[in-house]
Amino acid sequence: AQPGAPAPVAVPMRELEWGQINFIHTTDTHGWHGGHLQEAQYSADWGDYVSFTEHMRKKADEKGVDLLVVDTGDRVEGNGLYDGSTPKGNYTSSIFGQQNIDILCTGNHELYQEATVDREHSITVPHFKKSYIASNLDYIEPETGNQIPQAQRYIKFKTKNQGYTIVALGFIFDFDRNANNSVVITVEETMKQEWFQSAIREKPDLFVVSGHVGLRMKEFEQIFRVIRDANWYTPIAFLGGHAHVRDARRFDDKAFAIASGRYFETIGWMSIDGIPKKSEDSASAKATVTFKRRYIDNNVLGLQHHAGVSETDFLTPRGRNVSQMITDARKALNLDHKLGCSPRDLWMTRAEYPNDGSIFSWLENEVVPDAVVNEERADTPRLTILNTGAIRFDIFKGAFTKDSTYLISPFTSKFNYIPDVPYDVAKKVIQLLNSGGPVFNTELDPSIPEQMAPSPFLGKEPTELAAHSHHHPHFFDANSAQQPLVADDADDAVSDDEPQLVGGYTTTDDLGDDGDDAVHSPIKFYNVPNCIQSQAGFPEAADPATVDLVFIDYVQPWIIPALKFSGGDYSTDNITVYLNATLTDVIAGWVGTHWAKDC
Ligand SMILES: O=c1ccn([C@@H]2O[C@H](COP(=O)(O)O)[C@@H](O)[C@H]2O)c(=O)[nH]1
Repeated sequence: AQPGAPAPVAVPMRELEWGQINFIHTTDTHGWHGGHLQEAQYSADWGDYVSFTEHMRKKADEKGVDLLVVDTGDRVEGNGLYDGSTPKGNYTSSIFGQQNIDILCTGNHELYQEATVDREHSITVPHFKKSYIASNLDYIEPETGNQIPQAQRYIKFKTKNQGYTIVALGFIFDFDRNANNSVVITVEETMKQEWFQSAIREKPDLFVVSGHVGLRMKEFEQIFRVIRDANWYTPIAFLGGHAHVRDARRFDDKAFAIASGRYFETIGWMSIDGIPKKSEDSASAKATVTFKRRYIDNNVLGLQHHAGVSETDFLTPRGRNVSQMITDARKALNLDHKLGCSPRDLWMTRAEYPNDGSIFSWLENEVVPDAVVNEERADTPRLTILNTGAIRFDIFKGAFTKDSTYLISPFTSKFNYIPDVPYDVAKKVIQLLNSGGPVFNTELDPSIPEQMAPSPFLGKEPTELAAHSHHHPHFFDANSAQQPLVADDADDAVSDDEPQLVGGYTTTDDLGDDGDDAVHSPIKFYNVPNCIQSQAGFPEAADPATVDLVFIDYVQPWIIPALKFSGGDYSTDNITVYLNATLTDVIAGWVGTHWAKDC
């Protein structure tokens, strides 16, 4: 753990169940490789994780079983350790690269920016030459314009201790907001390609499908069906991500999937037993394959427990060195530099919106009206729209640091506007963006972040939008199967004869409700809309005739169609820059001016 991180407390634990092939899985770490410095339960850093996997590999060798370490993408964007450097990722690439990873693939956040795609291609892919898989992702070489696979399409290997043959694939969901130097081939198209058809006929003992794909998204279902059609009895292990949830899905009795949360809060564990060897067993149809899973809270106490080593033996030289690399990077980036002190906790989904405790109410009422201002248009009434997905994390009462600004909102989007829009037209845009109602009232899959926001155009999509209908502002689902961990509420106390529980993930998945390693008390969650809107500079006497319609540029694809629906005929020619600052800059500036410096 990093210096200053709070010490975890011992909680009731569920053990890991080992099988013949075991997986340790991370996903959607979003640069949190230094761990959570304000949450004890997630305070282990990437160095601790390196130590942990070294112990676990040794344990696997002692047991004569196999262990594979997997990462399924979105390693970038969302933490000062990644976003605070120039270029972004200057430190995290080498920190991440210290882990010995057997299988890894790309997430959508590795693809939003050209520079990120380039760095992935020139640093991470060659570093993990044997284990990086890009089944449906190409790279456009800047020098030649040639379209080449971002990495190998699949790998085939034998496991170290038992010699099982594995064919592993690495997908990204059908993402289409990727930078121009990358090409995402849809999963459906990919599966028609010759190499894929050969790969699924390799007759391995186990298929491993890694993917930056939510377990309930269509892509894993498609892949499962095609592999299963060609291999009736071969076990298939899916390791997914993207949805930021702990989840396990059963496809059939020989095919299971695990997703391991977000932000390096969770280390996923999946084990498979009863895998028949093709070379030895012709009756594989009869084999009973069992899958187990566990969601490990990422703190040193829990990792020591599962590794079965004492506190003094836990840190390996390599792990200790990685923790030091992180400490040095955090120092060089000045991430602990305090900008101000938050007077209270501000929650994304733990508080109702609108409400005093909601980060969105704070932005809407305090930050945006004050800080998203074009000085030349300051006297013109304005409506400013933000997607709630632009906010990534809560703010805790106390020190708000340089690091916090990136945890809250790391993106490079700036603010655009359309001047002098009739108020009667402009005011309807937010209603349209939020008109879908609760996610469960839609036909969209609630586990897909891009689809969590129901279409604002419900059933009446303009044709140009229909093709991009999953590009809606991020919507956080309050009824999600599992919930981010935060400190326990006083009124959650359990009876005297039961151990005191800490508030946190209480996951229910296809295997039941016993997946979390730490037994937690549950936490309540609330829905938030797709977008929020701030009003500023309005006259007191009456509504203005026209307003500036300001919006964060990430939501631009929906603005013109929404205006059309509202009776305004605009095109992208009417859009210009309003403020050349990111939301990160805006929040940092506001905090520096408005919050006390001592806490
Ligand atoms: O520039 C950006 C990029 C993304 N977002 C929001 O993030 C989600 C996707 O993040 P995941 O971690 O992959 O879920 C996207 O739906 C947007 O809500 C953004 O606001 N700006």
